Amino acid sequence: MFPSTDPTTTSAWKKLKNHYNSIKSTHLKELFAGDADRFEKFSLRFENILVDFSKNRITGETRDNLLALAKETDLKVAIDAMFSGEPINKTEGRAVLHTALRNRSNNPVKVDGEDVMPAVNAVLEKMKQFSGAVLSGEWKGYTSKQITSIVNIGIGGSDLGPVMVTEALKAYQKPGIEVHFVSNVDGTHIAETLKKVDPETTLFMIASKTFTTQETMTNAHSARDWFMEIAKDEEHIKKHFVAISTNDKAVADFGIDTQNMFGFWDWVGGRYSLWSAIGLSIACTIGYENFEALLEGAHAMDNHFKSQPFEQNIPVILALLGIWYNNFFEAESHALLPYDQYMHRFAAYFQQGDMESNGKYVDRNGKKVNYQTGPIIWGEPGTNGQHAFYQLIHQGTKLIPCDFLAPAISHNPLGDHHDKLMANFFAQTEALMNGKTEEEVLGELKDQKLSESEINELKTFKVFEGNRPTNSILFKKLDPRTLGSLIAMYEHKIFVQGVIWNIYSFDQWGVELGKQLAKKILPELSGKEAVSSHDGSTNGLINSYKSFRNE
Ligand SMILES: O=P(O)(O)OC[C@H]1O[C@](O)(CO)[C@@H](O)[C@@H]1O
Repeated sequence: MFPSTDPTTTSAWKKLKNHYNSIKSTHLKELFAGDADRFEKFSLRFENILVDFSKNRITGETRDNLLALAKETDLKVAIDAMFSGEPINKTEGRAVLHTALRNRSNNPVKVDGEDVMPAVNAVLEKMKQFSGAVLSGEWKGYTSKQITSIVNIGIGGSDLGPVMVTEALKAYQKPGIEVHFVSNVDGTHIAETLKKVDPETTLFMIASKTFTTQETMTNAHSARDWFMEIAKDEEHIKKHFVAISTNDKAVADFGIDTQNMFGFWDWVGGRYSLWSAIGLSIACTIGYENFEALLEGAHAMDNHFKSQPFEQNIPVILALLGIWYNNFFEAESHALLPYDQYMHRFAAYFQQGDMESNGKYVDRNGKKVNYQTGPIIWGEPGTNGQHAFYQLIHQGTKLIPCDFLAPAISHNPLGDHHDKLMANFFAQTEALMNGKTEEEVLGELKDQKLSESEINELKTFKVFEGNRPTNSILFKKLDPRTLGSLIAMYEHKIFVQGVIWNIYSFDQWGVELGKQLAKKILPELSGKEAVSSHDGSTNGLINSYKSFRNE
């Protein structure tokens, strides 16, 4: 286990505090004006990915202090502990080895003295065979028809990863197959999905690490009832239902043949599980070879993260920049802004990845922290976001560091769409940095035949301070390998931040209370009698719900 250090007690933290005071009023424009090589100094390349972090409110001194913080908080020890299978998820007593799932070099990775790679490879082989059979038509439904629809039923990590990746890699989708995702316990989600599919040609994937999650089990039972109403014979279930889980017993109890179960392990966190059998819907949609390329891209990023010195290490640098804004500039959120429509679920995916990991106020010593931890993650694809919330990023009172992500080559090179999209990307990051000065505003207003008083009235509203920090992450093309690398890059960024904030990033106790209470409330919703076991508001709401429903 790696040491536990309160980051605020390090000498780097103290230096950063002083340094912040000396730099907080410096404008990014000045930093660029003072250094012709700033772009070269503050950008990194990894394969076909360029990470330009020069539009951040940093100097060489900032970087040095942040790197010192990483050293003082024993980041290297923590990285080695994770990759080597130490039980770093202490509150659940588990190792954290999503990196083993994509360990394409196949070096042994041991958990409790046992190499996990043979089991990982066996599941991958099973996924390869199965996805091949589904896509070739060899796997047939109960009326001997080929599978044309996949319905993945899962939630959180058993949904968001496959949704995000199948959307991001839609350009690689195989012909003749479509994929649907059902996550919400709201009956509308499954009902609307079932309207689109045919029981004879649909394969349900019940994806749940625990196989006990209320939403998933409820949807799975509804799907099975719907299927049985038409198929009649329970024997047919095995051709239309597969399970992805760590819980064989619950899978068998549900009625799924454990031959049709794809396993994974407790050392795979839900929000880090798309690389495991949870990715079966991905493999069955874009083909196993593309799923493997996704794993390879992630593995390449793992190697980069493990081996590069911190000053050249992309996840480390991104994490340190996040800490700089979160803990010194008091930024509360971080926006992920992909300029690629295929990546429209990217921010949603990392809302779970980041916020479920680092949304913790208790440190690794069990003490309440006296500094900020995980930021609020949000975002929408460009250019839609520009016409919705960028106003606040440009001229609001909050500092919102943003990551802009975009491919240089579009999968849909239609006319000049992509250049227009990218012109907006470059324009936004430039505008956020430079803003617009009063002189520039006056220059514009001068041509508009306005009186002097009108000009004076308008000008202040039109000035943009700028000095808004951005990272630009430009890559050649959104292919499976690149996407794998980008996801792993953010996963490791989250890990680094968790280590420095001295919190446990791999548990999620905060989501349990709501689940427990919902279980307690559920039986109270049946019957007509008034409920009085809660606080006044909750009683009032439950009783109003019951009377609306029973009117
Ligand atoms: O895969 P399961 O066990 O159904 O869990 C689904 C999700 O529920 C959570 O435990 C809590 O939201 C997530 O961490 C997880 O991804």
